[in-house]
Parts: sequence; C-alpha cells; structure tokens
Amino acid sequence: MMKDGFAGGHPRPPLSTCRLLTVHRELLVEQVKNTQCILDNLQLSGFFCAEDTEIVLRSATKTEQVRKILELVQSKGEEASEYFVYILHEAYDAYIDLRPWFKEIQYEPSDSVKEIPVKNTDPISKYCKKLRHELAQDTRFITSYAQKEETLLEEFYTDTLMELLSEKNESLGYLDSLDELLGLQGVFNEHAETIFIVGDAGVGKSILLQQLQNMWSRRELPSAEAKLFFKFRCRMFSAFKEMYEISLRDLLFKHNCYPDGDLDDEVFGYILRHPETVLFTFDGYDEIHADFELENLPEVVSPEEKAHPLMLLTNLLSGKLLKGSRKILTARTGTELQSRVIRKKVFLKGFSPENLRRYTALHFHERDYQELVMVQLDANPHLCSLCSIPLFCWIIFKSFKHLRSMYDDFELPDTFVTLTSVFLLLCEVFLGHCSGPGLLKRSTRCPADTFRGGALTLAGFAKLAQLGMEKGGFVFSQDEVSSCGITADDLQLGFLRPVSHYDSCGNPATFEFLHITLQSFLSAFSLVLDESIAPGEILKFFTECEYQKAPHFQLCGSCLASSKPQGKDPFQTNEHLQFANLFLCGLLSKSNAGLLEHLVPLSSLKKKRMVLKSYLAKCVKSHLKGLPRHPTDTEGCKVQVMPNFLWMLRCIFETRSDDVARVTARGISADNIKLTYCNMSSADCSALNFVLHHHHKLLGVDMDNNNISDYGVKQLRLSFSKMTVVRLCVNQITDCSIEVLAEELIKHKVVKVLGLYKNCITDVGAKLIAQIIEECPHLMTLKLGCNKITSVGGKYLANAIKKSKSIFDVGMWGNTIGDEGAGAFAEALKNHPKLTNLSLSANGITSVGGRRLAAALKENVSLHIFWLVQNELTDDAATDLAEALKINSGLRCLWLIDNRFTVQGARVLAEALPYNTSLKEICMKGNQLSEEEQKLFEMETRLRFS
Ligand SMILES: Nc1ncnc2c1ncn2[C@@H]1O[C@H](COP(=O)(O)OP(=O)(O)OP(=O)(O)O)[C@@H](O)[C@H]1O
Repeated sequence: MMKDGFAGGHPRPPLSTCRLLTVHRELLVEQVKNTQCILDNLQLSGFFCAEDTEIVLRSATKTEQVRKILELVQSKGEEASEYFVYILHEAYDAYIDLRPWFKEIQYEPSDSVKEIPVKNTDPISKYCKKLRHELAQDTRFITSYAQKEETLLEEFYTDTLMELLSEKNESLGYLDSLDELLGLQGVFNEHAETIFIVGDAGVGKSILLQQLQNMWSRRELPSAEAKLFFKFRCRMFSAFKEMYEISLRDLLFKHNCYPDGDLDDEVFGYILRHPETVLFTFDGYDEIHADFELENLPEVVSPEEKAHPLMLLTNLLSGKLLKGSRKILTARTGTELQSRVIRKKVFLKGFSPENLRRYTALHFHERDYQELVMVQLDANPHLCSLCSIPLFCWIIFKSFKHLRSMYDDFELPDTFVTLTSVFLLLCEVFLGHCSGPGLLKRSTRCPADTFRGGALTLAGFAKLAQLGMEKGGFVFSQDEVSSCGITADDLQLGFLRPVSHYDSCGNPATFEFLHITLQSFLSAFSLVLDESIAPGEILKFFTECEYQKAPHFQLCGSCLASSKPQGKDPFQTNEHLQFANLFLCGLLSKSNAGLLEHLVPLSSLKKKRMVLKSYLAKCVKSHLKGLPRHPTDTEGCKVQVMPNFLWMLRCIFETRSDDVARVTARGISADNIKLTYCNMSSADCSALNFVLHHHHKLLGVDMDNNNISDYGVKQLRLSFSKMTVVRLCVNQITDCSIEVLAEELIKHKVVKVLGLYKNCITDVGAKLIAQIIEECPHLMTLKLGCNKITSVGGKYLANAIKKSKSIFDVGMWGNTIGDEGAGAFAEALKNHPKLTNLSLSANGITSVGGRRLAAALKENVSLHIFWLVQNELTDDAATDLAEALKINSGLRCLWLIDNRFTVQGARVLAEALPYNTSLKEICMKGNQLSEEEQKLFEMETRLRFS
C-alpha cells in the first residue's frame, strides 16, 4: 500500500500498485539495473511462466527488459504488480538505488504480499551481504586494555568535535553528526575524491572510522552513499617487501573480503563499472614506513596491472585508479597530503564538554558514582583537558574504576596530573592484574608495591617497546615477544593486543601495543630502568628527531604529501618519538622520584635527570633565540613561535622543573608571542601557564586558531595578570571563559587587546565584556565578530564603549545586534574621543538603524573606518548618510558592500561627496545596481577622490 501524500490539504486516496508503476515508470526504468533477480522471483512464485521470461530476455538492453517486465506485471494485475515492487524492496542491495524512492512513496508491503518469499539472486548483493556481515563482526567491540573486558562500540561510542577546514586550514564550522561526513558540506575541491581526517594521537580517528563502518554494516549510512565498503589500515601497505606486487583485485578480495562461489569476476567487473558505489577507509596514513624509495617504482593506473601495494594506495587516493570511488583517509595532525587530492578536510578535536559529560555517563551507570566523577572533573579543568582526548579519558576512567573497586578512598588524579602520571596509573592497573583479582578491598593503596612486584614484567614490556622504537616497528612477532621474557600470562595483562587482520589462518601471530603512545611510554621507561644505558644515551630520541628524516615524509615526498623541509630541530618530527621524550621528562621528574626509586638506584635517576634538564634548557634557549622577530608600531616586538615550541612546553611541564621553566620564561624576550595555528589544546594551556608563571614582564599572547576551549582558559587564569594582548579567536570559547577573563582582566587592568572573534559568546558574555571595557583603562582593540551577540548584548557593549576613553578598534562582524543594537552604537559614536575603526557588518541592520548611525556621524570626528557590509540598508538610509557625509570630517573609508541600495541611493551619496573633504573610499559593490550603474558610480567616486 502506498501513501501518496496530500493534495490541497486533503488526503488523496492510495494509488493502486498498477497505477503507481505507470506514474513512476521512467524512474524505475532508469534505476533498476538487475533484471535477473526479478525474473527469478517472478518465475519462482508463479507470476511468470518460462515464456514470459523468454519474452523479456529477448530485449537487448536492460532498460528495454525493465519496460517489458513492467508491461507484463501490469497486464497480470494488481497482485503481480504488488509482488514486483515487493521484490525491489526485499532484495535490498540489488536495488539499493531505489531506497530514496521507497521512502518518498512511504512504502509498506501488504500482509498478503509479505507471505510470498523473495530470494536475492543478485551476485553483488550476496557480496554486499558478506561485506556487511564481516564489518559488523569486526567493528562490534572497542578493543579495550584487558582482552576479557571487551567493550561494545555501541555502548561507548560518543561523538567528538569534527571541524571542517578549508584548503588553507581555516575553520569552516563543525559537522553535526557523522552521517554528514560524506555529504557536500565543507567540500573545497569537488574533483578530488579523498576525505582527509586529521587529529592528534588518541583523539578517536580509528574509532570514528569504526563507527562509520559499523553504521554501514547496519545500513545506517545513507544507502546511496556506498554499496561496497572496504576498510584498510595504511600500515599494511608498507608491510610488504619492495618487490612484492599485487593487483587491485587481490587487494580487495584477498586482503579484505573474498566473494563466495565463482563470483569474483562478476563482482570485480561491477566494481570497475560502478566505482562510485565503492567507499574505502584507510586508517593511519602517518603509520606508513617504507624502507625504499617509491620514486623507483612504476606508476600504476590500470586495474588489471600488478604493482606494489603502496602504489595501489597512492593511485587510489589520487583517483588515478578506480576513479570515482570515495576514500576516507585518516592521519595524525601535521601529516601532509597534497591538497589536489583532498576533497574536504576534517579536524578531529576530541570531546567537547557536552560530549565528555555523555561519555562519563556511559562509563559510570550508578548515579552517585557518576556525580562523584563529574564533581571531581568540574573542580579540575586540567584533568578535563586531558579527558577531552578520548584515549586519555578512557585510561583515566578505566583506571579510576579499577582502583576504586579495590580502594574505597581512591580519587581521580589531582590538579597536578601529567600525562606521565596517567600512564603510570594505567601500568599500575595492568601490573595489579599480576597479583590476581583480590576478593577483598584493600585498605591502603601502595603503587610502589605494585610496581616492585611487577618490575620484571614491566622491564620485559619496556624492552620490547624499546626494540620497536629502534627498528621503527609497531608490530611484534611471537619470537620477539618471547625474547623479551614476556610470558603467555603477561600477554593477558593488557599491554599488548593481538593484531588480527590479514592473517589467513585466523591466528593472532603478531602483537602490537594497546596504543602507540603506550609503546612510547614504555620505551621511555626502558631508558630510565635500564642501568646499562648511560645518562647521555637517554637523549637518543631527542637526537634521533634531530637527524632522522621521517619515513612517511620520504614516502609522501614522492607521492602525495607536499614535501616538507627537514629541520634539525629535535622537536620537529615523529610524534611517537616526541611522546617518548615527553614521558622521559615525566618519569625523571622529581614528583615521580618517590615511585621510581623503588625500581632504579637513586644515583642513576639523579644523573639522568641532570642530563635531561641541562639538555632541555640548552634546547629551549637556542630555539627562542633563533625565532624571527617583527617590530610593530602598536604592540612592540612580536615573535611567532613554531608549532614544535609546544612540544618543548609539554616536556617542560612534565619535568615540573622550575629551573627549566625559568630559563624558558627568560628566553621569551619579545613583547608579544604568537602561538597561532599551533594546534594548541586546552591541556597545553597548563604547560604555557607553568612557564609564564616565571615570566615577570608584561606580555602579549596571541593564541588565535587553536583548540583551547573553556578548559584551557581556566588553566591560563593566573597568566592573565600579565597579558597585555589576549587573543583567543576561533577557540570554541563560551561565556564560562568570559567569566574568568572578566574577573582576571578587571583585577589586573593591563589588557590592551582582546580578541575573541569566532567563538560561542552570547549576550551573557557580552555583558561581562562590557564590564571589561569599562574597567580596563588601556583596552584599545576588541574583536567580537562571529559570536552569538544580539541586540541585548549589543547595547551593553555600546554603552560601555561610549564611556571608554581608550578603545579605538571594535569588530562586531557577524553578530545579530539589529537596529536596536545599531541605535546603541549610534549613541556611542556621538562625540566619541577615540573610536577610529568600527565594523557592524552582517548584523541585520536595516535603514532604521542606518539612519540613527548616520545621524550620529554628524556628531563624530574620531571614526576613520566604518564597515556596514552585508546589512539590509536601503535607499531610505541614503539621504541621511549623504547628509552626514556633508558634515562629517573624520571618516576616510565607508563600506556599504552587499546592502540593498539602488542607483537612486548611490546617486544621492555620490552627490554628497563634493562636500566632504576627508573621505578617501566609499564602496557599494553587491548592491542593487546594474553593472553599468556600478561602474558609473565607481568612476564618479574615483574622480572625486583623485
Ligand atoms: N568517539 C569515541 N567514543 C568513545 N571512545 C573513544 C572515541 N574515540 C576514541 N575513543 C577511545 O580512545 C581510544 C583511542 O582512539 P583511537 O584509536 O581511535 O585514536 P586515534 O586518533 O586513531 O589515535 P592514533 O592516531 O594514535 O592512532 C579508543 O580505543 C577508545 O577507547
């Protein structure tokens, strides 16, 4: 039965199926590709005889055959027609293109037709079914740290922040949900086919793909998006020898999913004919390591040709092979890929506060428990920052749950938690498994005992991790595992997990660490534990970063990645080494000495700590000295730090060494530091705060375009006392942050520049900002564009600006202050002593507000630049503006672009220009002027200004 909507408000009677087939005939002829399955079923159920089938098959083309089938079923009556539609509905994958049609007609099969069976005889459907089945199996669980405690993906998956980036890495907003990933939003190169997802370690790239695969396997991805889905891990592509070659068919079938029966030719043929129905996911592009130069390998484009798997991968990504298929590629932040192959770019930023709350609720079902965790999180923004990275959050929650189950008084880590302490907690939990689960709760927790008891086991894993770091490998054979003294029982602890893919026998023959950051942590542990390693040698990863060329850059240099100059800065390359360095700093910090002393002689610890500290101090000094400085007119000397400065800060924070922090603070000799586009996360703010604590002069800090969020602002609280420039544009900041800023900035009154463009500030925040304006006598620049400020907030701000004697530059682009807000700004403009630059663009201002602003201009001489772009001003405001121009003697630039002026308004304005002596530019593009009229206006004004 089909519902066919409403006509003129009255429900139409349902269409008969025969009639429906006539109405939608052309769509069906176009979309039904497989006739065999229909014929098989019609004949099996007795609606068609052999002769009918023969008649249909006599038609040469598929479309002709469909026409014939339609003719025949309609001639056989309603029941046959109904069954025909039912076949299309039930043989799901064979007619997947028709899903939107079924939705449109709100199809519901009748009870009688449901009794007639349908068999899907389409080979592609069978293969789809197998793929769906395998993906469903593969993606059910999130591999957790103890193999027996596997966790269901659907019970724990929580959305993370997915920011769309432009080609130039500018923010294009956020995706609302995962099923929008494949849509058009954020596409900047429609000819490219690869969606590139980047994010830091543990931010959830693999889990995001897993969720997508799982959704597809459950048919929850919009069906038209992908009929066939192949998932790969990039690491696999470089696991083969240089001379190894395979064909695309082998890659898909042997290394992914083999079609049952003798269907491989048919399925492969279908893939080649319909590449647009295929979706690939490739996880971890940064994990590709090739020991050979790909430049020497021939390029491959033919699907039949054999080539090295890496060549297949790069050709697939660039669209040279299987053109039209869609690809999703993930990589760590900083991995470069040529923009010509990127269709759109998504930057994963981890859990938002809301996501974190949801994830907490999924972990802790008991209400009391949940509240306890929430309270502890709320009290500790640094912990929240760490928890915004899902991997770290998972470790913290799992450890907390485990330790809480053993010791009633165990609490979440305190304010001084570092990443090293989080990983130590994880090790404590793993090693705790050595002694077996205790039935009774113990009274006091003693990590030292646990570590001492598990010292041998820990040393074994640390040795294995180190082995991997040295050979640049992340997968270990059983022999390698055994050679480090790791026993079968140790394997149950959770440090390692079996690598299950592409092992034809199904046996886990190889292993990898639970996460690569754990491998980094353990290899750092090995540097500390192993007494045969001399103090000087502990710096090997720092120095390795200094000289080693990152293998994936080598690979990519010849293929898809844009070539990146290889610097000699030890903080520049290879994140797993950077993490090892960071953990080394943490393990050798004084705060962990109490624990480490139980495992390593004190003298050895001290020597290693000394070496590390002096190396860090030297490094940071030379880094800061070498940075380019730019003198500015208004803000003194500016210096842009490099993204690797962040790794230094992180290392210094882990050491908790005031000495090194002091050296760093002293090295920042500029008046302003720029940390823009550094991928600075909220957790990094603790590190910055730690260093700035030792900086005694005033300092401007530009942190625009990072991932700081409210957690980060809270951690910077103490540093705001010395910040003259506070730039936090594009950082997901809400009113909570403004509360902190208002408190601190008003207390210290040193701020000159406040940049908060493109955040999530509402009128509540605007009210607090108004207080900052009123109370901070040096505030000159205020950038508040693209927030959520309405007329209410606009009025607070305007009133405060009116009173300010220092403010000269205000940006409000892209809020919604409307005419009421414009009126308040008009009041502020009257006789303002200082305000020279004002943008009220894109604020929904009509001529009502325009007239009030025009009137105010008659009483203003300070304003030089006035932007009213993208508003709704009409000719009604033109006369007032013209009058104002005749009187005003301050304005130099007036932008009225993208409003609703016509040629009349333009003429009125042009006629006023001879009376004005100060104006140098008036721009009216994008109004309702014809091309001719626009040219004329420009000519007239140019003449006037020349
Ligand atoms: N969206 C999520 N919901 C719930 N848990 C998540 C989510 N994302 C990640 N996790 C947790 O974090 C762990 C690490 O995530 P994942 O392996 O996806 O990170 P990644 O970004 O691929 O890291 P890397 O670049 O180091 O490979 C997962 O095993 C899981 O426990």
